[in-house]
Amino acid sequence: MPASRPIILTCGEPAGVGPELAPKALASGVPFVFLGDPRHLPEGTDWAEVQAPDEQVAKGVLPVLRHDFPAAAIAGQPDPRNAAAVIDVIARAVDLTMTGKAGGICTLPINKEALKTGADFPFPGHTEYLAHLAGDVPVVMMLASTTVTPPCRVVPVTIHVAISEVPRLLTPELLEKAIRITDAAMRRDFGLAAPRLVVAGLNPHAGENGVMGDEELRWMAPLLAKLRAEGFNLNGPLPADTMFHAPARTRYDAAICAYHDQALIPIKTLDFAGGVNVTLGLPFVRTSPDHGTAFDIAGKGLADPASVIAALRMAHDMAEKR
Ligand SMILES: NC(=O)C1=CN([C@@H]2O[C@H](COP(=O)(O)OP(=O)(O)OC[C@H]3O[C@@H](n4cnc5c(N)ncnc54)[C@H](O)[C@@H]3O)[C@@H](O)[C@H]2O)C=CC1
Ligand SMILES: NCC(=O)COP(=O)(O)O
Repeated sequence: MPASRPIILTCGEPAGVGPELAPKALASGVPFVFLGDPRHLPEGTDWAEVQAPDEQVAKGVLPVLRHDFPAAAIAGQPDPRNAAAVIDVIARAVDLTMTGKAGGICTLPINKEALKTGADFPFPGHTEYLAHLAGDVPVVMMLASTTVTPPCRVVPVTIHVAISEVPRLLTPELLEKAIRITDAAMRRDFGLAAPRLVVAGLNPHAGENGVMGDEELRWMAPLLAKLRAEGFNLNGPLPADTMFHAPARTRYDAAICAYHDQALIPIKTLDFAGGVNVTLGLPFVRTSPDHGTAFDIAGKGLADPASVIAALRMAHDMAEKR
């Protein structure tokens, strides 16, 4: 592994599985530093405080950039007093990265409800908050497999919104933005010279020529035709139920989907352990494991570190490419 600027691993929700995954993530071989409160690490963790991300510690020891929280953590029970500090840690990681002191950010999971309740967090998740911190830049969320062939990479155009809101929020402008950002990121961060994208329809059977909904005929197909004429390698709108099996995945590099579950069910079914969430469009690298805070198993030593390890490796590779 070449020497490079370390990745900042943000602590996320201290009552979730994040902090117990941090020491296990040393197995990634990626240089990283944990940003959080060392009191939240599992008892017996071999850690050392550092003053800057690139300060060296002994092999096998977790480097910790200290960020003191108001309260200790009880597994599975988020403390509202800690909510603001969870948010501050993300902002501090962005600052360290944007000022060149770190190579990128890998975020351990936050609990959206805990941040809303404890600190009135006005964003649905990291993705939107990071876009805001970067200067309100347009971004999209991608989830990418790392252990299945052909790979499964998905982008939900609408993200954390009620399903009843999807038809209203899924607009030609939003879909076009997602296509442009994904195409650019596939070239820049995934090394694909000519990315092949597919777009899922909104309705069953992609509307079946208008008999099951007309979004596909009315505006999706014309938008894709316009973008194809510009040179995008685009197929769709496709019926979502038949575009994720292995032979179908050989025909594209990333799938743009209408809504959260249309995109995330296939990737989490195919590669829950190796799935990585990556924000495309930011001026810095950000990845995350695909899973959440897993309160049901937090503190029990059961959490699988595979997704965090994959996320750190992807952040490292992306940072090297930039
Ligand atoms: N990037 C982020 O910050 C993310 C945050 N979340 C948040 O996490 C919270 C809980 O979300 P859920 O939908 O319950 O999903 P979850 O991923 O936390 O848990 C779903 C199931 O997967 C299991 N699981 C999760 N991670 C695991 C691991 N590393 N090893 C073994 N088993 C694991 C859990 O035990 C649970 O049974 C919510 O507040 C959600 O918004 C969810 C996804 C990503
Ligand atoms: N379901 C994916 C998820 O919740 C990740 O959101 P984010 O915190 O990375 O924006």
